[in-house]
Amino acid sequence: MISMIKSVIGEDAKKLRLPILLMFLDSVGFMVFIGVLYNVLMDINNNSFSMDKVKMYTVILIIAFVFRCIMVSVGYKLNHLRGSDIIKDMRVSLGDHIRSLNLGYFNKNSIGNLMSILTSDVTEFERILTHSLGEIIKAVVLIPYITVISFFIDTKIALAQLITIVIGIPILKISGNMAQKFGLRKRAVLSDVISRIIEYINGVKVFKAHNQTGDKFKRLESSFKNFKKESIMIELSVAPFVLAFQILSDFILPVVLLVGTYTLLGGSINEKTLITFLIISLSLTNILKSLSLQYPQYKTLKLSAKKINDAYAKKPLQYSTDNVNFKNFDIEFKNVSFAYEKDKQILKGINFKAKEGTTTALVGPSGSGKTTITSLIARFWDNDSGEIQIGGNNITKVNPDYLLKQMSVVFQDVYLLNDTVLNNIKLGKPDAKYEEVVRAAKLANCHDFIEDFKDKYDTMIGEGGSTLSGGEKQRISIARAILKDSPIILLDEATASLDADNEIEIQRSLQKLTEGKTVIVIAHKLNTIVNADQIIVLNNGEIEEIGNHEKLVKNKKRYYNMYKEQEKAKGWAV
Ligand SMILES: Nc1ncnc2c1ncn2[C@@H]1O[C@H](COP(=O)(O)OP(=O)(O)OP(=O)(O)O)[C@@H](O)[C@H]1O
Repeated sequence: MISMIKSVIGEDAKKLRLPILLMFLDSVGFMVFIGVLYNVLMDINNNSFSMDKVKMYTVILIIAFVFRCIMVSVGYKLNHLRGSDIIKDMRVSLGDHIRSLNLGYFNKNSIGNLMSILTSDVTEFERILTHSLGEIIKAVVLIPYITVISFFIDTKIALAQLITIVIGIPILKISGNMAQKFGLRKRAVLSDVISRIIEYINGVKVFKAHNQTGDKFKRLESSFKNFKKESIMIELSVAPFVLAFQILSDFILPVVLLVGTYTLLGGSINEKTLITFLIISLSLTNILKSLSLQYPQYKTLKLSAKKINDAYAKKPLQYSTDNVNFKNFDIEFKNVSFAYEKDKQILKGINFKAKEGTTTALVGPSGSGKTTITSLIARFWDNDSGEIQIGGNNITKVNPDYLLKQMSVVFQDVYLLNDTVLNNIKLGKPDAKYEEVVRAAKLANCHDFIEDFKDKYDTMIGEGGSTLSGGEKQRISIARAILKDSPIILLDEATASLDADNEIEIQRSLQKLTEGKTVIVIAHKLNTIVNADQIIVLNNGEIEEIGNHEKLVKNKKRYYNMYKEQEKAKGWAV
């Protein structure tokens, strides 16, 4: 158990040494009680129980009592404090570790699974560390001790006692196996419940629009029902074995009484020894009963430990040097290929160079790989072959934090935090002064609408930006990027769902953002990129055409056709 705890919390396990030692010493104090009791009975038996001995035992018992009080209160308090501290650090380090993984990990693990690791599994661990550890240590120390003492007093009765315990071991093991088996199922269902809740909350607008709140709620409800079923199943499957073990533990006393009486009648022990055994049996029964409750929990802890360890085992983004300063911000793709999943190639041998300070537009049909190209530049994913360079440096060799500092990513789906407007913009530069934020907001054309809010820059934005319009959210995210002022801008142009006024405002904001920067823009409306220095036409993960607007129009291939279609749709002539 200690090695399992160590495998999860590592060096922090050392912090538990002192509380474990104190709890062990408390068990020693408990043994003193039994020892004194035994001696008193022996003295009575030998007619040597004198007033002096009463005094001596009383002093020993008082000392043992005070000692135990100190050990228990300090040990349990330290165990709670240090356990909670370790778990707090573990939550932070696990969160940091997960943050440092590439997006492939998130692709393979549902949000529900990640949430259940960070909440339920870690909490399970916390509960064992802060509540059960002491009980388990007591059982592990006291059961062998009491058994050995029993053998010293009388072999026959001790053997009867031991046999009863040994019969219980398989029952205890089954309770642990059941807890593990159904615990696994319950965890899978819990991940599903969390996923469904997130899906329902995030999608409630869409479900309402399609009149599916009822149907979708049924899906959520059915996962709640499953969870309830699994929770009952785990109780029903574990509880009978725990109960059986507890009943068997209660049998120790009658067994000892029976064997003890026969032994007494045989004359090999006296009444006092029998009474001593009865007291020992009562203590043993209590310890075994407590163990029967802790053991299944310990077994389910193993599942939590495995999930936490699996998450830790995933390697964070690798890099080889912290000493890189990009000399320029040219972005170059050299024969880059990439697949999200094996055997489904998404990018195939991509070659292009985006010179510093220029704008490169990515166009092409849906699914052609435009977003994937920008994701590879930000190392949200790593390319499988070829090389992506910035300023002549392979980006996989560069510290990902440094890399991300050099770029602002403006997505179509803007996510705003449930925080003030000010703090949402400051996300681009956490130490920015108020004036800098206002300046960025003015450049992004959002100052005016922010000033119209009751609390201006201190206005709280609902989670995900739910209290703002699509255009307002876009402009706040552009203000963020302007404030960050990074030399590279990765832009997923989000003009599709905006009205004409908003679109003009956003185009103006984007112009301010992109001036003088190396820009990679995913363009949906071709009239916005006619002035781009370079346009890359992608199809099915390959570059089909590359050049500026005039060149591609002259080519009369895919770009020309796309452009003509879009112009026709607007009623303009090429
Ligand atoms: N996380 C992912 N896991 C697996 N496949 C993915 C993932 N993201 C994208 N894909 C697949 O990769 C291909 C390219 O997707 P990508 O988003 O790069 O296309 P796109 O050109 O940006 O499309 P759109 O214009 O519709 O946004 C698609 O077939 C898509 O289904």
